[in-house]
Amino acid sequence: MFARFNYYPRCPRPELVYGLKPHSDGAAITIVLPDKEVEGLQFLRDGRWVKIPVLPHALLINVGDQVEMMTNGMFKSPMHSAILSREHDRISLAMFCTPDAETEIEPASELIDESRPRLYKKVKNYARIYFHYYLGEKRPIDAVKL
Ligand SMILES: O=C(O)CCC(=O)C(=O)O
Ligand SMILES: [Fe+2]
Repeated sequence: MFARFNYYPRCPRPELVYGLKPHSDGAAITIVLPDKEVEGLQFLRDGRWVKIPVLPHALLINVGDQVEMMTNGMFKSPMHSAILSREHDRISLAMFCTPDAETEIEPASELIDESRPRLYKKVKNYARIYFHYYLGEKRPIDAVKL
């Protein structure tokens, strides 16, 4: 597991820039402690951004790319982003739970059959693949699709 504090300074023109660009997490599971006062995290659902309301001290558990791969797409790793506030700084803590880099991950065989063919390759060290694609247009998880 590794943890990251995200600090988003207030911004006079928040409509022009993301705090954190749209992405899905590369981890298996992410545990997020969002800011207890300032809204900013949003998830893409059916093509629309849905804001996560402030809920002080609540932890948000997010499915990451590696769980999407291991469940053969049964659990989806959702796209999300953080927007900035005009008035307030914002802070969040994200804890990324990730298999060891040497561990091979692949869809569970029980979740593959004729009606649900295997969707992902077997990979090791997905973090390396993830950061290779992170700044580009292509979603990292698309690079490991069959
Ligand atoms: O700032 C947030 O609430 C979310 C942060 C996040 O998505 C991330 O660190 O991957
Ligand atoms: Fe994230």
